[in-house]
Amino acid sequence: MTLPDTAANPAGADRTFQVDLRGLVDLLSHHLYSSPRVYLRELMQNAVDALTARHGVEPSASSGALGIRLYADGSVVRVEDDGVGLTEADVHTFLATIGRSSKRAEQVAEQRADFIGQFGIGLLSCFLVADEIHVLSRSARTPDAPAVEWRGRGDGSYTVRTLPASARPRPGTTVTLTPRADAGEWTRPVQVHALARHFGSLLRHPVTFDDGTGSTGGSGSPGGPGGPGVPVNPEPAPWARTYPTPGARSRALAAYGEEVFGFTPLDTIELDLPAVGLKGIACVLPEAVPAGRRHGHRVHVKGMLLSEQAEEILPEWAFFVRCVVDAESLRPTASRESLYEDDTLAAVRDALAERLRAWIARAAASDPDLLGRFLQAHHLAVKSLAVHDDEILRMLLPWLPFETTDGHCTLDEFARTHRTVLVTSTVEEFRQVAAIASAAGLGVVNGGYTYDRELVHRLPEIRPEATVADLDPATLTAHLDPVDRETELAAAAYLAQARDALAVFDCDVALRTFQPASAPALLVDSREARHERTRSQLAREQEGGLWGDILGALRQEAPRAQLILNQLNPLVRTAVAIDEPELARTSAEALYGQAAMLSRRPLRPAESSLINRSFLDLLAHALRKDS
Ligand SMILES: Nc1ncnc2c1ncn2[C@@H]1O[C@H](COP(=O)(O)OP(=O)(O)OP(=O)(O)O)[C@@H](O)[C@H]1O
Repeated sequence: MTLPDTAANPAGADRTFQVDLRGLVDLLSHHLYSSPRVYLRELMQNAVDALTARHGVEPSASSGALGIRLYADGSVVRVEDDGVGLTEADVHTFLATIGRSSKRAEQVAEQRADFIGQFGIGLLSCFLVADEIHVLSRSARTPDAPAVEWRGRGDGSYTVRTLPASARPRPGTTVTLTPRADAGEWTRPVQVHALARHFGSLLRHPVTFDDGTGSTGGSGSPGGPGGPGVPVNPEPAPWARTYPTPGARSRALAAYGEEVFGFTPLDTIELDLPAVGLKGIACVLPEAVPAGRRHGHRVHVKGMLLSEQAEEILPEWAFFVRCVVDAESLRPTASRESLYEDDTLAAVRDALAERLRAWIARAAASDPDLLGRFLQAHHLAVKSLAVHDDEILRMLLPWLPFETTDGHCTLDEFARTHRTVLVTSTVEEFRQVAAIASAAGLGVVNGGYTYDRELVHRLPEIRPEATVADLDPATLTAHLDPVDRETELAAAAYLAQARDALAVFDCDVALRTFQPASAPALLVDSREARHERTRSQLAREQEGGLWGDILGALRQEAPRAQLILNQLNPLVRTAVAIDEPELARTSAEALYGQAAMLSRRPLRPAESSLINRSFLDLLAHALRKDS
């Protein structure tokens, strides 16, 4: 904006920025605050800060003697405090100057961390619900100063006048708003009462609410810290109360967690971290949450609720808890709904992480029942944590459940019965080999799920006597019993025909004995080997072309699949004795097809048509024989 050159504004003279207050309020309401309801939080926060400042002036005043009184009768909303108050000069300097805050002033530098506010804009949020802010104040710092009245309007204008001391006999400040018609939703008495409880239930000064009807009156004495009205924060925070027994304490904390979050915590962890000035609880979620989903935590600063969705106070891996905390020294951002990423926040995060680790360690060491329930709900979260956190790995790896050839069991149990723990790299490989490997006495863990293979391979770090190896087709085949020489010789012709029939699938054929005898054949194959074969096949098909050259250059020695026929199976014993070449081929194809289907991997088109063809051929053969 350029002002015309006048006598009062000669060309080149310094000018002062003009502020369009309506534009500023619009900016705050749409971009800073989540809802107009925050006006009450800002007023209560100013009252709390004023009480803190008054304690600085009168350290001997007991915090129970000074309080905050809220009043809402449908036509006005009033917030009155017994705080430090303002002189006329303060009003000009702080109330009427946007962006200036008494809480940043030099004289209170050492006290700065005691205040919640610091930006000098919070009061503007009142314009979200009212066109005028009326402040009546009397300073505790300058007791003989008169009372001062300030009226600030949304158009940017304001008036100040002093009033006789009798207009406000005691130090403190009263802010009165006359809500706009469109702001009824946030200023109705029931709503103001609900918001006061929401934001102020953990405040340490007495706060009361009065709706002017007398129905909320009764508990406080007029003129006392509470005044007429109902207490908003009748009791201290649950962790600040005393209980007859430790059991009663933990039940009360769990009940509070349930009331706040709406679920029954699997366990409630008390947080008392004096080094970072934080108290509260962490509620362990009773059910699994998707890995990586972060939950918002409720953060109070000096008792005032600032955020219900703060994510940043805990490290990412701690997504199995939700916390309510009251911190002394965390610094809210201007919107109050998130926290400054500073050293204090980092220290809080570290201290909370340490506390959660200690809880896990205690459960692992001395409460197997709790640990069992925790891992049942959160083993995936813990696995993701253990991958990156050596200490958690050391504490929890032995207790984590895995799918194994002995069923679902902990790695520790499994390693006790299997000195060598074999691990597959895919679920599909595990499905292929589980039954046969277990019958052959091999211990195999399904390493196909996220983190599992990596974690199993780290078992020797904490159980040095255990050996872990990847299970590949060759290892399995080596563990299956060979057949005697005579049987091998008798089956040689059939095996040769079978190899020939299955050469298109790059599949070798072998004869072994293994349990269960009901399984005629086992197809051992790995995904990498299959990809390698597909690449080789494409290279062959594209021979000479650009793609053929590229794929050919990438080609490695393609590992072959292996069809292992089971000599213990009656069907296989009959098949290897077939002397009719066509039927021998068809039976080998059918055995391959059946083993491929049992492996539960997706079939290639050539395999599907092979299964189809071999079935029809066998059917035709059977029918011919019968006719
Ligand atoms: N209830 C009160 N008692 C005494 N002084 C007050 C009161 N409310 C506001 N003030 C004065 O007005 C100033 C501006 O208040 P405002 O709420 O706009 O900002 P702030 O609280 O300083 O910072 P923030 O923007 O972070 O809230 C305060 O710094 C304080 O000096």
